[in-house]
Amino acid sequence: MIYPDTRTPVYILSGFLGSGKTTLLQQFINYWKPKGLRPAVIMNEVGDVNLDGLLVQNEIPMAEMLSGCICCSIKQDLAVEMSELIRKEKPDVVIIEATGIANPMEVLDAVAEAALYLPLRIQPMITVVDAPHLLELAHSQKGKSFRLMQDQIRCGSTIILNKVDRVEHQEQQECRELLGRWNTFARIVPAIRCNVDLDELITASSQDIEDVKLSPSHATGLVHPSHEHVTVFTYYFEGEVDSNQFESFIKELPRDIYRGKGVVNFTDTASRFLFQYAYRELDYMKISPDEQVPNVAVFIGEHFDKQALAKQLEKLEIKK
Ligand SMILES: Nc1nc2c(ncn2[C@@H]2O[C@H](COP(=O)(O)OP(=O)(O)OP(=O)(O)O)[C@@H](O)[C@H]2O)c(=O)[nH]1
Repeated sequence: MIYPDTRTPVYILSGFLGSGKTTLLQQFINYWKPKGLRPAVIMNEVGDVNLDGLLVQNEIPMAEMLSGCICCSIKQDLAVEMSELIRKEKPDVVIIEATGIANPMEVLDAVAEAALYLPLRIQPMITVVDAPHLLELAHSQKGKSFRLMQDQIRCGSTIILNKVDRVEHQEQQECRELLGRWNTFARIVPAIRCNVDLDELITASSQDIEDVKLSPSHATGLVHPSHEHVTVFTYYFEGEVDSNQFESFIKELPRDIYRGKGVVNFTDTASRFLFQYAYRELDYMKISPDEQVPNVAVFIGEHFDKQALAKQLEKLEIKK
């Protein structure tokens, strides 16, 4: 007799800072909801505010794991968060958005540990890659970010080569070759805004993680993560900011700041905006959050000067 599989499927979204994980998460939610399925989200952020959560519909149950990375400092908390979420919300599917600096094997390890106590069906990992950023890191071939991105790529069973709108056709080919070299088993799906065929993606990744073939490079030498090279800086605005000055400030951010996001009030408009800065591209979105959200900016990068940044941000503010 075959018993129905009642375990809750768990999807892990991996990928470097700003690659498009939240964008993919939104696609998943929009895919499952009309099918009558109830997804729940575990959102992990290294900073102490969950700005990505603002992009997810309010009715989606969400556990926030802030101020640390589930691959190391708050790894132990994952099982507790997951069990709470499953007990309270009884979701049909759980989706975990790891931080952009997470070592994917350690995240997998944390989920596998949770699966010892909870009926979970761990789905093969999906890695989102920012095409232009991949090219830049691959050309420089150095730094911990390069190695981390490589590890994230090696662990993906499906790799979404995202932001192909920002590379030439020839460069997209170069990206595919690189990905194919670093991970010989993964399916590579090029995308703009993670707009992929989710039916196909889910079917292709419906085997259990036990069946997943990992790239040979995978079995060797993935060292325990250290995030010492990563700098996270959070700044709370007290006043409004001039939008032109803000844009100039963003344009001149040092290259070792990979990611910025936050909520700002501009002097020249009544609305509040969520800004997103990822690999030198700035996006804004009008927001009107239901809950209290401070005006705040979070920057993530490698060894940048927090004090210098704080001074610049202070100068931008027009205090009453
Ligand atoms: N040009 C372009 N921008 C994109 C694409 N996909 C996502 N973005 C933008 O890239 C930025 C980062 O996207 P997110 O989905 O928040 O990335 P993330 O991986 O969740 O970021 P972190 O969680 O902070 O690591 C946002 O401003 C997105 O709108 C794409 O295909 N092309």
